[in-house]
Amino acid sequence: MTETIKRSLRESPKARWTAMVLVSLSAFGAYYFNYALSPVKPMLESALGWTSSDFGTYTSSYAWFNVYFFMLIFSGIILDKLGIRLTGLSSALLMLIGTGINYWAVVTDFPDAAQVALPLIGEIKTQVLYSSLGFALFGVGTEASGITLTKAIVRWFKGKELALAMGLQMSIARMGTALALAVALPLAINFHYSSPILWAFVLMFIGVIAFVMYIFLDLKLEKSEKEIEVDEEEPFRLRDILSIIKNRGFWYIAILCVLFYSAVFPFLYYATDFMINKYRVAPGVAGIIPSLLPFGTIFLTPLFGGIYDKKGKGATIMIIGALLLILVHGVLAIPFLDNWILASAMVVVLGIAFSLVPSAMWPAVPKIIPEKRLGTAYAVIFWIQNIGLMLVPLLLGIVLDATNPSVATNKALIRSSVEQSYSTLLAQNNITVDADEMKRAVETTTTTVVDSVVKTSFYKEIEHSAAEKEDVKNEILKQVATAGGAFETDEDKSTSINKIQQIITEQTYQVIEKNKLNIRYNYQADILIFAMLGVLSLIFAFLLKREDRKKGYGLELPNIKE
Ligand SMILES: NCCCC[C@H](NC(=O)[C@@H](N)CCCCN)C(=O)O
Repeated sequence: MTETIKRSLRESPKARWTAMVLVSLSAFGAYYFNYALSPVKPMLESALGWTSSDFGTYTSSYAWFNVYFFMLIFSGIILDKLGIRLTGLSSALLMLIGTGINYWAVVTDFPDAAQVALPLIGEIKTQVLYSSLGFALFGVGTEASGITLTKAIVRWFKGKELALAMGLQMSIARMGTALALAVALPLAINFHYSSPILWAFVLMFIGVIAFVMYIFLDLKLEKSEKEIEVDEEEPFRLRDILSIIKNRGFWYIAILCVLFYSAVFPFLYYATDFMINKYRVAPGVAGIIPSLLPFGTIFLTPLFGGIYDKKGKGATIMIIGALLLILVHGVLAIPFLDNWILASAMVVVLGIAFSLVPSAMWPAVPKIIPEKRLGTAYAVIFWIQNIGLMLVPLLLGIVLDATNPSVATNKALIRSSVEQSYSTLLAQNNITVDADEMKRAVETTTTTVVDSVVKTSFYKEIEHSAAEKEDVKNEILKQVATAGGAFETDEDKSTSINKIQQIITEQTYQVIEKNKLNIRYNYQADILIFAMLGVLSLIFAFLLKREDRKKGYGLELPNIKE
């Protein structure tokens, strides 16, 4: 037998890097969709009447099935039993189905008051529920795919450029996040708020095709190893979970993971809205600032991964990352520091932290847990991480509504004033529009009014009683009716509607400004939650380093064996 036949395909750099790129493409689409609706939060509020708690419910639903139905644990078991190929393909398809349900829910017209009662959650808008169910299904697919891809990377890169490969895999995925944050709101403003989801389909479909190509490569790898002695994978056993959870080092990594990631991923869900509300960044470009975070990690995660591969110091890298996390959220929480350049700089530093910790944390797991239990180990870590990804966004939404009690109701007031104003002016001028045109006009006008008040007005907000709010609404209706009286209809219907839109926008803006209506979110309490998560992350990073010193896992040693 010649030397080339005996060599495993993983010895070929070209083959293993191709495998890395192929498996990462499905993560690209998933990470795009994960954040596709986040920058659209202000539009979901003005156009669909969602509150921050609704948005919190939606974003937290990503982890519902993973946490409550232990889907991640099942995925780990399925992965260990069925292997990378079948699990990876099924999870990619599941993501696609979840996205489809989400899209349908967002474009479907549910009556304004349609609600359902859910255990633990309480009353929830029907639309929010269906979107959330789609997102929850997508979450099952994404997480199952996450552990599958991780295992695939370990399979190809163990004893080689493992951290670099994992870093690059995360980079490709996070390009998806960067893309979503940067383009979703401009897409939604220029087309429709559901357009970012449509794009997700295309990207995920490409991911499915790439994964099918990976399957062929994986089959070739298997064939190349037929005659070589390789470590046999053991079947999944329940006692694997027991042996994993008895390991203290494993717990430190898992807790660090949930704390650290809860201070970053949920931040990204709210970051565009935060930039708009605190730093008065124009909505069309506000997503560019948070997109700097994943964008920075695209280069830095593989860089730090490469350093870890060659120089080691994994536990120390995690400590530095946690320290940066505290710095960033600490600065963002200071109320009078409201310059967007400072905010952008902090997001870049957060990107550095978000490159340091994952580049060292994920490759550290195989040093603590034997390879045959890795599928299960990553599944348990992801499950614990998902508890954070479920609770923290929900908590943030609830806290945001609780600390800004009048913002959502004031936005609803604007929406209903705009709607009534349209009815009046259209009737006054004998213009008829269908339900869809009306809905679209109300959504656009409400969004324009809210966005321009948040961006351009500098008044000190006043809290109004319910009766005072009713007066504000009546004032808007009166002003619009007066201004609309002098308006001359045009032959062209759409020109007339544009004129009506202009009148309603101007008059509503003036009344809101005059009455100092509060429609700007103060994110102070939410950002302090992130800072606290940073402090706890630091404590667990230190505990991990101490455990490594005691047990000699080698977290501070390089990955590449000379
Ligand atoms: N080799 C491990 C890669 C993990 C990458 C990690 N992803 C996760 O932690 C997922 N469980 C959560 C994905 C949620 C996407 N918003 C990462 O750093 O992305």
